[in-house]
Amino acid sequence: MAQSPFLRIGTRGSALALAQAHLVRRLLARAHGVGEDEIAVEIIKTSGDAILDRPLSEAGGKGLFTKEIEEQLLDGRIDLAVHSSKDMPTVLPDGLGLVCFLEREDVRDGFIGRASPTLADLPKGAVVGSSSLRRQAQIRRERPDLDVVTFRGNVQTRMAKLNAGEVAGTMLAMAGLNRLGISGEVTEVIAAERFLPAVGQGAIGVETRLADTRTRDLLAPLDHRATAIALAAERAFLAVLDGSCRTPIAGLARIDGSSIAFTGEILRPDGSESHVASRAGTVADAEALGRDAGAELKARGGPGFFGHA
Ligand SMILES: NCc1[nH]cc(CCC(=O)O)c1CC(=O)O
Repeated sequence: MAQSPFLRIGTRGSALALAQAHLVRRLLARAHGVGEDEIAVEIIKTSGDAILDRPLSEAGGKGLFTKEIEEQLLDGRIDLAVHSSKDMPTVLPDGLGLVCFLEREDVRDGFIGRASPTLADLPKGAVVGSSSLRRQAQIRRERPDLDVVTFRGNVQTRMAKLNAGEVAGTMLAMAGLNRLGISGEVTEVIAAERFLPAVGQGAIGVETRLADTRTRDLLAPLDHRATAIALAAERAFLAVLDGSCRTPIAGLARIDGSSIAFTGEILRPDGSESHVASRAGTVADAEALGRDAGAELKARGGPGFFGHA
């Protein structure tokens, strides 16, 4: 490595985070004709990585995976941070922003079943592990008889628990499994209409200092417009519903040329009740569509739904 690298990327240290950071490094090196060894990848341990024994919603929420990385961005130790957009809070520290989204991977969830290949065919009362409140609620909606348990840890840890027989099945994002080269483990790909994905699922987002025009310009060739527009709608939706991180929330925008179709959903954690709002329009209205759908669901769910009552 040259004494002063061309760019410094910050990332968490999980296999998935590293795969994502290495992808961004490869694309940047190719776009700018520099060697990959001129782009440093710094692994940064976050508080979220240390909490493995309880749901993150209890430990303080999404910001736990970004705090230490953002501190390094703000004081200039790194130039950019590579994230799963799904894990990003809607409000970022002053001076930082998600300025680039890579073309989205598969947005769907995949079921990995041991007791049966499909969720519908699991034996009554089978134990299913999931880390996400959204998936837990969506699983319970379809199969209220199952024993859905909270399943923390990174993708590898969860696969190990599955292989050890702790659970009969689990649900993971196809995007992450694809990036890790292990989507062959999936026994059922779940349509996005059946399990509406998390906001941002499948999209890698790059965060920088907003004033750092050099890094922003270097990232520009990597930015995928349709993904960025979809994320603007989805994150605007989430922002309206935020402050309620214990509520299962799903949202997905699809772009087709200059058209956008957004669907958002809120669920009760036990899956007994859910509300869906959809909006369609043109890409110029992406954020407004997301906000509008969020406002509708906020009104329909009422305070009881969001755990503030
Ligand atoms: N919260 C963990 C997380 N963050 C992003 C992904 C997968 C990749 C993606 O959705 O972009 C995962 C694992 C999972 O949900 O299976």
